[in-house]
Amino acid sequence: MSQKKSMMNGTIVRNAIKESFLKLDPRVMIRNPIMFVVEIGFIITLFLIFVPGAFGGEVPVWFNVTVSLILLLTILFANFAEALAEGRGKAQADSLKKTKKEITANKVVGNAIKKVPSTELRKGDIVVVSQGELIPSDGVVIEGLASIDESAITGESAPVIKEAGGDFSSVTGGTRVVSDQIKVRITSDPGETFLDRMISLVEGAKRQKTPNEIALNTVLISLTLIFLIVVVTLPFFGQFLNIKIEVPMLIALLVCLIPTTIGGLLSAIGIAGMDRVTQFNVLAMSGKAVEAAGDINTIILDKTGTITYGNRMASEFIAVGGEKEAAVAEWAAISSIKDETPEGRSVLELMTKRGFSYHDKIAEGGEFVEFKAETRMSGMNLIDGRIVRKGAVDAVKKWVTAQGGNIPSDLDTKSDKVASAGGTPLAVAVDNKIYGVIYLKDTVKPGMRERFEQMRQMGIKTVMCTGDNPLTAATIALEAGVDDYIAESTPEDKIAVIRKEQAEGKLVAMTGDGTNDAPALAQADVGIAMNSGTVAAKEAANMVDLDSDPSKIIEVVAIGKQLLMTRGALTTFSIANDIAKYFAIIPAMFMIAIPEMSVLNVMRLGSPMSAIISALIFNAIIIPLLIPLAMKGVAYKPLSSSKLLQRNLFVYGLGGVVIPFFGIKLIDLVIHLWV
Ligand SMILES: Nc1ncnc2c1ncn2[C@@H]1O[C@H](COP(=O)(O)OP(=O)(O)OP(=O)(O)O)[C@@H](O)[C@H]1O
Ligand SMILES: [K+]
Ligand SMILES: [Mg+2]
Repeated sequence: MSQKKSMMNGTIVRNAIKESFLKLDPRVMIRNPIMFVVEIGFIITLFLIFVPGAFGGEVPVWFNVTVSLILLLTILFANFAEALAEGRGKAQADSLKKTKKEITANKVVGNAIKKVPSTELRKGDIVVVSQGELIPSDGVVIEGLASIDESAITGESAPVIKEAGGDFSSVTGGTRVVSDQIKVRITSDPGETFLDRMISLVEGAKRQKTPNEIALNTVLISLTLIFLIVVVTLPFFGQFLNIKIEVPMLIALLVCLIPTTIGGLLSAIGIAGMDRVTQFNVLAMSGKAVEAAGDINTIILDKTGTITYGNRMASEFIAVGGEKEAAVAEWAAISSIKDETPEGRSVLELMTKRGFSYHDKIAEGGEFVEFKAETRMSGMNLIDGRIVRKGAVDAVKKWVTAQGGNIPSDLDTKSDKVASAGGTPLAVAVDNKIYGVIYLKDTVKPGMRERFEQMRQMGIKTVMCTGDNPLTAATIALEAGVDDYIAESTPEDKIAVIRKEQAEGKLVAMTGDGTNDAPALAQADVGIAMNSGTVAAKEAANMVDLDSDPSKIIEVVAIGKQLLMTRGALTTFSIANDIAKYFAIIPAMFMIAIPEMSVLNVMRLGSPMSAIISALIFNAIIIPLLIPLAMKGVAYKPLSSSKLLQRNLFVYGLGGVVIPFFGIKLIDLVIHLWV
């Protein structure tokens, strides 16, 4: 998105400060029960400032003033963390809303074109968009080809080509046609467009707590309840021992013991995690999808366009069975006359480049048979009855054999040679005769091997699923370094692989862009559709990559893992903090009544009052100190989940025990000058 850089500017901070006070409203606070308990503590100490003897206590007024102020700050800090995390999304939503102004659309009504506001467009309407105009709503190109500036949505200024048919036909409302003219069939009703969904997503309007977050919250609330019961029963034990325990002391103890650090940062961690994905130009439809990405065991990738560049270009015509190269070129071209796929167009280009041609009357009136992943062939049914096909070698072989044809003896050696080089061989046939092979060249993207190595270190298995033949698949799989591959796979095979992994209790991620990927994208736990892809793919997936870079799935998994790790690390830290606070507060509370208890004052804190105030101050300021970590996420290394867990438990657990001892001691040294 275009606002990447200015995300932490003054406006966001100022708004967050304002929001921190607005969120003090108890009706808002109650959604975060831990901080709500702190708020009640604040209200009680505030009341005690004015009615000091209310509970029969003898605490000096300044102590009540100090405690209530620190409690207020504790709540404000937690609110600030959440507001800050929300702020980035809101700023982004505001700038997206500017993109979403009303556009005048050229709607096709019968034979005429009528100007209507974009808000009146419904699913199924047809509009014409010309050079310089904005596309009024989401849709599919049904006629023509245009280059489109999608920077309003993707922040990427290089225009992309959209054209009728195939996997690059979907257009997004709010983007601009920079050249040519297209006819578009609208696919969204008002309020349900991609831009609408994007705005409500970044605004957090649809943000729901994820199952993980709910589970953690339940644990934290239970802990809070337990501490509440302990603290409430303390005065009775006190009475028994003839010790009077003051109410503000109990409140201070309670607030220190309940997990306020994680309670204050939990929602910020979740929002910031989703935000990191968004900053990365990936739209996650839910926080759950981002978390699931962090737990992924298996990633299914397709070969063409994900692992390889995917601009498979015809680079050679290879004759078989004693045929001429010219004949291969001619029939290959005839089968491709109406084939709008990049492969099909490249066949015609190669034919021209090589100086071959075909009889232009031959295809007249013929019926085009488009490429399908199921048949793995495309071609023409000529008016004279001849049937021309090109396609995957095994598919064409089967087709020819079924008609009683013979397979030329040199077909396999020649097509295997192409496949062993990582290329895709397409056989060309007319009726029961195979003429030769088209060599489609493709290249593995640089750096894939390192990425897959990282995945392996994270304990993630990578499986390449391709419609291509086993030999090409094996060559590319070896070159790219994936763990496993499945060749000649149909869309059903992809779903079957996903289901099989899921049945073993694994979480599966996959990327895809075609309509034939849609069912598998829906079946996967994390499905990332390419923004360049079809509407069906985008609707089935739970994430959309605006940059249409399928290999980004690797970073999305890393961000998901980082989110889970950050939450775990800060929870560990928060709970480990309690130990130091026990040592600070418990002796202090009893020392007031029984001076002999001072042997328990291992931290040698100045006075009982300064001990309690120091612990409370530490408890409050640790929240803003950890905001940067909550927002940025803990440092991330590609390790397996269990190794990471061990490492984090050690670092944040030990840190959580040790740091507050120093922190509280330091604060006490300073404030003991007054207290
Ligand atoms: N336009 C086309 N006409 C005829 N055959 C094609 C065409 N495009 C691809 N094929 C053949 O069909 C096979 C399957 O294509 P498909 O697009 O399903 O898979 P793929 O692109 O090879 O693999 P991936 O799943 O990695 O994208 C290809 O390997 C190729 O042999
Ligand atoms: K606490
Ligand atoms: Mg493909």
